[in-house]
This record gives sequence, C-alpha cells and structure tokens, in this order.
Amino acid sequence: MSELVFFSGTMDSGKSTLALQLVHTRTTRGLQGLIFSRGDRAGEGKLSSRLGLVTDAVEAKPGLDLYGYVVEESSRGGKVDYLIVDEAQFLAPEQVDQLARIVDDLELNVFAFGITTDFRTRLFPGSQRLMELADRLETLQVEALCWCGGRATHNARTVGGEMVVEGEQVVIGDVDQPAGEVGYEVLCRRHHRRRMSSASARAAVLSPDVLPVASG
Ligand SMILES: Nc1ncnc2c1ncn2[C@@H]1O[C@H](COP(=O)(O)OP(=O)(O)O)[C@@H](O)[C@H]1O
Ligand SMILES: Cc1cn([C@H]2C[C@H](O)[C@@H](COP(=O)(O)O)O2)c(=O)[nH]c1=O
Repeated sequence: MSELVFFSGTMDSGKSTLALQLVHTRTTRGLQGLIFSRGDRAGEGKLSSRLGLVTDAVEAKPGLDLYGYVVEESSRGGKVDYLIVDEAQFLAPEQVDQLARIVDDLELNVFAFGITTDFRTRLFPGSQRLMELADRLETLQVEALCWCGGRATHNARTVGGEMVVEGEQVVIGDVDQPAGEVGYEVLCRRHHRRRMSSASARAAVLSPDVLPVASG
C-alpha cells in the first residue's frame, strides 16, 4: 500500500540529509525517484543538505500541478517509482492534495520533508495540509538543541542575532548567519516565548544589571 509520509522537524534537524539518504538507498536498488524541492538555499532546482550533499530537483513552483507533472513524466517514458518533496512547507495546500492523489491513484510512495511552523509558531499552509492528509507523520530523530541545552522545538527568525516576530512568512535563510543579516535559530518553547535568542542570552549575562555586586 502506497503512503504519503510527512517527515518534520525544526530547521537544521537533518530533513534534507534524510531525504538524500532515502534517494541513495533506493537508487542502489534500481528505483528511480522524482525529486521536488522549493526555495532550497543552494538555488532553484536543487535539494541540498548542510552535510554538503546536493542533488538536482524539480522546482515545485507555485501553480505547478504535481499530479499532472508525474503523469506527463510517465507518459514521456520516464520511470517514476516514488517521490521526494523537500521544503514541503512552501507547497500550496492544493499541491499537497495533488500529492495525496499521486499516492491513491498512481500508487506511488510520496516522502515529504519540511518544518511545520514559521518564526511566529504558526503552521505553514503546506504543512497544515500535510498533517491533515498524510498517512504517516514522522518526527526527525536527531533533535536540534536550544542554546540552553533543551530540545529545540521552534524556529526563530533573527536580525543581528535578536529574535523578531514581525515580517513575511517566507524568507529563505539559514542558521548561523553573520551579524546584521536575517537568519534563523532553533529554540525551546520557553525561550521562543521569552524571545530569548543565544545572542540576547549572552548579552543578558554580560549586562551590569545581572553581574554580582562586589562586596566591601
Ligand atoms: N560538520 C558537520 N558535521 C556533522 N554534522 C553536521 C555538520 N554540519 C551540520 N551537521 C548536521 O546536519 C544536520 C542538518 O542537516 P540538514 O539536512 O541540512 O537539515 P534540515 O534539512 O533539517 O534543515 C544537523 O543534524 C546537523 O547537526
Ligand atoms: C522558520 C522559517 C523558515 N523559513 C525558511 C528558512 C529556510 O530557507 C527554510 C527552512 O529550511 P531547512 O532546510 O528546514 O533549514 O524555511 C521561512 O521562510 N520562514 C520561517 O518562518
């Protein structure tokens, strides 16, 4: 029985690496995957991992009919045994419906990878639809860590290291960005709620307000 599986985790939790591993193990067994991605940091038409691996992918642009694409690819003689969809949070809900149709009508496994929530802790529309339709939800086993050592469960957007809560939902970016640039940091819920990034935690420790008062 084919399945729609949604692998989710925070940023930097190994989703793209796992996607590439699934491709590798299937390729060595002669299976041909159709790989989609959207807005990968390595550029259009790429699926990349922070471990340095990268492969070509079809850019799942807004309006691209994923079901139609797979049908056309097969009718052109292309072999399609399964689908990988990275950065699936950026899909439109109707594109997720098309993935479900690929599973049900074409009987192909579809493995989707993405973050569930944005920097304001709100579900991305694509992730919401995946959670509604997936046969199986899988949480990444490599847990990302907050600066406090706790399990990171939320994605924060930062500007110059400070957490921000206003802005567009979609801004392509990475963790560990140079000072001054828009970047991201994964945090536990407590520190996300308190808007305390690693930079603001460091600043608080160094602040004279919290230094112990010298006696004598
Ligand atoms: N130099 C490194 N050595 C070992 N692991 C690394 C290194 N750099 C990044 N990683 C690991 O790679 C993972 C991030 O991989 P990636 O697939 O790009 O994440 P995601 O797609 O979830 O954002 C993290 O688990 C991180 O710990
Ligand atoms: C939280 C959040 C993230 N993004 C972007 C930033 C990255 O380009 C991707 C996530 O990629 P990863 O492989 O999981 O690291 O999403 C965004 O656009 N808006 C957000 O709120």
